[in-house]
Amino acid sequence: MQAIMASKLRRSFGGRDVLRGVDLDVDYGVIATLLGPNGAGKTTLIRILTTELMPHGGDAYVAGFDVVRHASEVRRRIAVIPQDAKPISYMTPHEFVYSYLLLRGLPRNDAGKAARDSLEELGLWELRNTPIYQLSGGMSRRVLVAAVLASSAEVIFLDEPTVGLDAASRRVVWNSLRRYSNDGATVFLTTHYIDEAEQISDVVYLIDNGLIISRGRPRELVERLPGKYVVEYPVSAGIDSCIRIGSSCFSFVNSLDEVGDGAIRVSPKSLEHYVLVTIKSWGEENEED
Ligand SMILES: Nc1ncnc2c1ncn2[C@@H]1O[C@H](COP(=O)(O)OP(=O)(O)OP(=O)(O)O)[C@@H](O)[C@H]1O
Repeated sequence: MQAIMASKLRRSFGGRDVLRGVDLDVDYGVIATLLGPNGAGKTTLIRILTTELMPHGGDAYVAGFDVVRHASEVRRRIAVIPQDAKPISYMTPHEFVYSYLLLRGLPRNDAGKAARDSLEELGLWELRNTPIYQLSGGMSRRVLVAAVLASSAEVIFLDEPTVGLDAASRRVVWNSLRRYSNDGATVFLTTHYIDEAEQISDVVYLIDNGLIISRGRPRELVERLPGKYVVEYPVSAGIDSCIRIGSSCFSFVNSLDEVGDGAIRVSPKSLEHYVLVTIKSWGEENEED
């Protein structure tokens, strides 16, 4: 049995197709990342898989249960951090995590121990009795992660869990997610940080315009690019300057440092290059958003 399975999943809003037949199969014990440009359908897919939104077609199973016909069975087995979620600000981290676990049905003793372990793991134990409104944005985001990781849910969904976190905090969260998946659970997350996806994912799903367009281990995806290296040309001026990767022209090269007179920079291929080549519109404004 797989942790997440979707077949030909469809959803539209106001007659516009947002998910156009998504196929997905995610194993247990992995960190799976959904990458895609703004408006690609990531949040819509997560909302369907977490039983918050009805699909208009296709099937989806989470932890072996149909998200439509057996939604309450699914809910018992998952934990979710929705996009833009915030913990309740007048609570303390300990109150928030502990009460979240009680509401999930854990006995008091188990909830107390799990809350403590998770707050310690996320580096929040010292701050456990500080009201959340006194914490920084990054700290309160970590409180949410502590809550879902304390849940022992079979599958956890995190919609952009590391937004606004500094580099050290991101690593704390990555380590915790890795520990959680090593224990056999599945972590399914979205992120706009391609370096994050490359570093922590066992498997990456690329979604564009409502369809999964590729899937694989980050290294496997990168290996699909022709050649071994990406050559980056430093350009001195001109808003129209760009580098070519395959047949695509990327103007972000303007932000590169000069390497030197006539010098070129040669770097190993990265997931970012793969994504840029595969999704040509990545980084452009999405008018419909
Ligand atoms: N409730 C809604 N009503 C109408 N349109 C919606 C609704 N929810 C999402 N959409 C539209 O569906 C498309 C996909 O949105 P979604 O939030 O799933 O994208 P996303 O990939 O998560 O984007 P982002 O990276 O910006 O978070 C967008 O064009 C959005 O405007």
